[in-house]
Amino acid sequence: MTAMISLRNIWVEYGDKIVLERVNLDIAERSFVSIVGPSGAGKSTLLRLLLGQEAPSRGQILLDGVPLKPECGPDRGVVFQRYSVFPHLDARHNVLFGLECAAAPLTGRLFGAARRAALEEADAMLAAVGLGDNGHVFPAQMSGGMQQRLAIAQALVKRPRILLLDEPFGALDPGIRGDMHRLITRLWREQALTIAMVTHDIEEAFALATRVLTLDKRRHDPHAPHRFGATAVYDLVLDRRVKAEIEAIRSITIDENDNN
Ligand SMILES: Nc1ncnc2c1ncn2[C@@H]1O[C@H](COP(=O)(O)OP(=O)(O)OP(=O)(O)O)[C@@H](O)[C@H]1O
Repeated sequence: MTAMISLRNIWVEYGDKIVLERVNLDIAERSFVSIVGPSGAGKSTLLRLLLGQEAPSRGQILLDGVPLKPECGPDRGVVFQRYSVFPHLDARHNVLFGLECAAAPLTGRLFGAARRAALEEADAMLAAVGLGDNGHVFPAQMSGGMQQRLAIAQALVKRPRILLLDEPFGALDPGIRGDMHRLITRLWREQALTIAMVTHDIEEAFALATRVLTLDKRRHDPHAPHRFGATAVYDLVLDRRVKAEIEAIRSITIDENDNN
């Protein structure tokens, strides 16, 4: 496997509190990695490292073999569980804003033909996430699922190679989650994305990903819980055969439950 992203002996410490220790990880291009683990294990911290929002205390992160810049570049997009979109902008201008900031970082505005081209791109992105008819709708007038579609459009319009998802579907109803799973799977394939997604939903982690990574502490000191950090304790690659086996076990379990 040629790694797109490599984490080499990553540590994250805040004062004497160790959050992550000895994290070594290679992530292949176009993979879909789910990150699971107990609350406080450092899952969001790991995403912030990949985003460039935070630097490790020790170790090195490489992107295409080159040290990752300590800032969020256009090659990385992110979607959080909530509050990713701007409430004072309609859907179209929420998506346009990302393009304007990338093209005109000082003014945040595009004019003339450049603005018209950016609006066309924004409309195409809204259509791709199923919000083609909602360009003039404001976030407050949208359901949770629609807001997350908008957040995804906002992240993807800048054509990132890497999409980071921090519990993106955690606040949604189960039915809408299913729709969002289909959407993100389609966009991952169509746009050749590499995705890292934090989730608390194990079923979601296995259903969507090509690899499931579990972060947890290997060592515990009950008298000083901050003394040891979490690391990747399980790392399961889900090829087609493993996915088929999981699906077979799930269908047996569902049948058994139906018969009881
Ligand atoms: N700036 C900071 N200063 C001190 N501690 C921090 C800081 N940021 C995060 N932490 C701590 O790092 C640990 C990991 O936090 P993180 O949010 O990454 O965990 P998580 O696995 O995503 O948790 P959850 O599943 O509850 O969202 C927590 O104990 C948190 O309090």
